[in-house]
Amino acid sequence: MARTFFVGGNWKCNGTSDDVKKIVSMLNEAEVPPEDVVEVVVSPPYVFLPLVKSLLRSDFGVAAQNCWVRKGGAFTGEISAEMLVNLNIPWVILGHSERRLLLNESNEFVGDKVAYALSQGLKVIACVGETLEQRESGSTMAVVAAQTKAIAERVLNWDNIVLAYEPVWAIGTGKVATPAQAQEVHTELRKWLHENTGPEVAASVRIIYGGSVNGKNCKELAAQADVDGFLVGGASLKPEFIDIIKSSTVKNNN
Ligand SMILES: O=C(CO)COP(=O)(O)O
Repeated sequence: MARTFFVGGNWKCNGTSDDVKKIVSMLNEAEVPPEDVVEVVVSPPYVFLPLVKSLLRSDFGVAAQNCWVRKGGAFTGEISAEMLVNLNIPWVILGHSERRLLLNESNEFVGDKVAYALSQGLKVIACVGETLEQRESGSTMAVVAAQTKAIAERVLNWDNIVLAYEPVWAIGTGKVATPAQAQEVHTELRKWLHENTGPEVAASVRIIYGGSVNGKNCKELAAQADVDGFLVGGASLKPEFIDIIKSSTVKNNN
């Protein structure tokens, strides 16, 4: 089953409205492969979502970086899935390691968020990934399987989920996983999905890689059979994001 390459730009907690306008102009002017070759989604901070939505080319999608676990209400400082739907924001990133680790979001809490966001009609970029200590102690697969299991236990339909493998040791460190390291975990994750959610889900879910992806290392990573795209942090704020989007054409040469 064809899995359309997916490139997400996670802008994290960066930028001013002027910066946002500059990045959006850069994206709007870029020539990129068509939508059947690559799906592009950018994720600005909440406060800039309406601005980006109003300015961004229509063939690129927009994602929030988080949302509340259940229906909105008396939850000061939170943004609900319903609000994102109300603003026509189709995507949300959930379970990013910066939230798991800095804000103590547990596997179960992330699983609940994914299930609730999907139930409201959002599409979800769900993040999993191990720390350096976990990798060095040989528990990478156990960690990402437990994170994925907490989602699988709460979700029956995976059509609107993109799974992002983001090893924590590679995020913002300049220390990218080698293509072989990425491919190894992606294969294992697909195998896990095959065993636990069935062959159709395993064949169709896009598993994307995140962690120090840049304009130079993207092609070799994109060439890996089970790497279906990227979730890009730092480089998504720069012109090289366009090169990363273009690395999708590596798949079309197969
Ligand atoms: O966390 C990431 C994307 O969600 C990756 O960040 P960097 O690309 O800056 O390493």
